[in-house]
Amino acid sequence: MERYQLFIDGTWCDPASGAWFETSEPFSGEAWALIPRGTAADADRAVEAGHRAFLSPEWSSLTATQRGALLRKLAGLIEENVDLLGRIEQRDNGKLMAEVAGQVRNVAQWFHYYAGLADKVGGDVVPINKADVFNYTKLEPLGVVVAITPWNSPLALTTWKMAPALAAGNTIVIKPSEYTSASLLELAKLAEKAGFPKGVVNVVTGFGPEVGEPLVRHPLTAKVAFTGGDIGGQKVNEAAAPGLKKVTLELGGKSPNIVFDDADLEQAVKGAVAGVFGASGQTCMAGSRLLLQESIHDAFLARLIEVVKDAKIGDPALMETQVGPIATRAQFEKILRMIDMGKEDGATLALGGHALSGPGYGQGQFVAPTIFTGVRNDMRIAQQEVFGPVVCVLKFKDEDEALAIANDVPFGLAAGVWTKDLHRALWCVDRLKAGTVWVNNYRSTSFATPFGGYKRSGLGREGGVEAIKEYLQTKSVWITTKPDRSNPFILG
Ligand SMILES: NC(=O)C1=CN([C@@H]2O[C@H](COP(=O)(O)OP(=O)(O)OC[C@H]3O[C@@H](n4cnc5c(N)ncnc54)[C@H](O)[C@@H]3O)[C@@H](O)[C@H]2O)C=CC1
Ligand SMILES: CN(C=O)/C=C(\CC(=O)O)C(=O)O
Repeated sequence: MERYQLFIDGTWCDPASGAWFETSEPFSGEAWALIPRGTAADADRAVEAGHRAFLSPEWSSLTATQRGALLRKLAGLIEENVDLLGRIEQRDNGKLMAEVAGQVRNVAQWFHYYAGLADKVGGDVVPINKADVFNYTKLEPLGVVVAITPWNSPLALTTWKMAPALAAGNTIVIKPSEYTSASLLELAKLAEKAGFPKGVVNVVTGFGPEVGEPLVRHPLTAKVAFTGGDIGGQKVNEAAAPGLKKVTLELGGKSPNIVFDDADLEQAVKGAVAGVFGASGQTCMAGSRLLLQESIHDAFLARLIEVVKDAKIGDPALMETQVGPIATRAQFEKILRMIDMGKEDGATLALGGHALSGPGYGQGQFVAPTIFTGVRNDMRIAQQEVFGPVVCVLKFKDEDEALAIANDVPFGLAAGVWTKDLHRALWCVDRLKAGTVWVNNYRSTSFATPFGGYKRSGLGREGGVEAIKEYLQTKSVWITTKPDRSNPFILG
């Protein structure tokens, strides 16, 4: 079985604990690699290495253009290794091969984008309201960034942090999910090959409380970028607070996907499927509340059930599979518990609602695509994130009621609106309390535009120019252009 090592200060090393844990395939249940069980001692070494590298001339004296060139080299290496990275990631988290391959190619695009942005984001000359002074601002990196990432899209969600952090001139310590560490250790091999100076990129694996929290608390950690559940995010935020560390949090959602009666219904059905059954619903932006206008409710639901009941469910490595397994045993059990909760609260099961096992289902870590109807928005199944292939269908009369239901959750990550009426679409866009709104599409993301949450869905943004600024701080510089002869005891 493959036995991985930690990557700290440009060196592959064993964890201080001398312990490893198994990582296994969600589909078959087979353990396939050993992951180092990092501890606080490893966290200390990694952050200290990141700090030394941040101050070292090998990194700090590179121009932004030279940093961009390194990122571009890494992007090229990722492109050459799409198959390897995709196979490893797919094996570890059980996502569909059909989706992972595209996602890894996209990871390379993110590095290309931030490589280009490295030398294009800068300060300003300020038209200052004082005589005989030249004032300008410059943007400077923060220091060591700790990236704590989840299991649903490990390479992508780490890249969303790593690419802007490095482009801005920071160094990074990556703590991948304990369930899906292998692809990030493979990515570190490519960063090493690309020629990043030692200590600029570090990967420390292990469990949240054992190594994640010490990384967050370390006094030399300048910023924490986290994607995961809202509970984990809150803990990370609390651990970062005493050190007044900057924090970016990309957390969960309970996103509404709103279908009006004038929508292209066939497209909207596809959007509803993509929203909550793509990736088996294991995505922060899942359209897990499907809001249907009452006049189309029954017909839409019938068509949705028709499409979903024929989904090809099974081995995620096969290109024709449409719904794969649940990535972790804990998540599988959580989804089944939440389905029971929906039933207890009085929602009606229109499809699914159970686990799938037997031939074609590997170790049986599958949840049948599940549709709840008759859902009230105050039910737990409509308020809490499931992170699985479970959709709640809610009925509404008009725009006002749709918007009231849509916004009545603690989250605000994303929303979908399906209508041919431009006014109606824009009316909704302006009123939805969400960081992303898709009109007549769902689950699109890009390196070029910001992504992040309102309310309990997070802090800060990933993607676009906005994201690189999350990894920079502003310095205001004052230069006298004429010697000052006035009274020095009085503020000028
Ligand atoms: N927004 C998103 O993309 C994701 C949301 N989730 C949601 O979160 C729920 C729980 O899933 P988990 O796998 O337990 O996610 P989690 O939020 O606990 O894990 C995410 C990362 O945080 C780390 N972590 C956990 N506790 C930590 C702590 N105290 N200090 C530092 N790092 C810590 C984990 O090791 C992992 O690397 C899911 O049921 C789902 O609802 C899960 C994965 C991704
Ligand atoms: C943003 N995200 C959070 O879980 C999910 C993603 C990443 C992506 O768009 O690449 C996903 O659904 O795969």
